[in-house]
Amino acid sequence: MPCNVIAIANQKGGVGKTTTCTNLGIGLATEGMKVLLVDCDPQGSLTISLGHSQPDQLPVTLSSVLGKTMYDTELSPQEGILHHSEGVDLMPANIELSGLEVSLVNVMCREKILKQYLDEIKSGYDYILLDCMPSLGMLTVNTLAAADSVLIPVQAQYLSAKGLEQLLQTINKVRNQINPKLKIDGILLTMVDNRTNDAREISALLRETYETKLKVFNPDIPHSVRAAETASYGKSIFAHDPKGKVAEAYRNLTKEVLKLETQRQKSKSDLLR
Ligand SMILES: Nc1ncnc2c1ncn2[C@@H]1O[C@H](COP(=O)(O)OP(=O)(O)OP(=O)(O)O)[C@@H](O)[C@H]1O
Ligand SMILES: [Mg+2]
Repeated sequence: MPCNVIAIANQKGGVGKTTTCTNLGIGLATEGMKVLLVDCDPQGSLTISLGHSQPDQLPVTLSSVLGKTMYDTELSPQEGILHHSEGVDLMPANIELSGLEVSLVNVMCREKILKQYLDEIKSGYDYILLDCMPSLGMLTVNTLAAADSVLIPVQAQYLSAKGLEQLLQTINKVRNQINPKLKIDGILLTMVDNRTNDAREISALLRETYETKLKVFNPDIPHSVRAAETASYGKSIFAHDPKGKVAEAYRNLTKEVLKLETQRQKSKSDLLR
């Protein structure tokens, strides 16, 4: 199977990107996939939520390997990659990544530095998930340029729809100018509190609005304090609350994502027939 690179993106903050990256990544690893999670956010939330509470003290992070890629310095393939006990690899990040984003501005092929780096290491993986930062700046453009597809977590709120339009426009621009094969896997509604009428209405409305043009994953990810706790334990929801509804939802999302790949392989082989 070729490596699938999925960017988990939404420029709106706090919508569940990092939580989805952790749990989908560990879900895929549990299904036997070789998975690398890449922290593409200078906040280092993914790094912290996988148990490295002080990312600033890590000797090698995404900014160091991208820096080497930018200046054509020799890089050993596994440099800086950490391993998590639940079966995924992690390329960590810390605040130094924001300095690197600034220096990207003056570099040739600045939108493709992350892609160049991933091309060096992707043969060892079935899935690489990119945890994006909440902005549409140069680092996020790099993730979209490097990705095969984008998965968009959206918190079920009235205000979400407008930001989503902006993100879709950016994806289109990247498609037209840098990465014509970039696909959208779909929208994932997160933190849905089905106990309130409001949330149920909003989630139905978002589904109606977007289902005509995009896949909206089924089921939604429910709201649960157990999910919010996982980051501070450095574990996935499968380890923290395996029987809960959020674990169940992320298990289903994992199956949906695996199904997407099977469908793509099938339509490719149908085309070749
Ligand atoms: N299903 C859920 N139920 C309750 N809380 C959740 C759920 N998913 C995530 N959270 C919490 O919501 C907050 C935001 O989630 P997360 O960090 O995954 O979002 P993000 O989009 O990565 O944020 P940022 O834009 O800052 O990177 C976190 O405190 C997280 O623990
Ligand atoms: Mg995050």
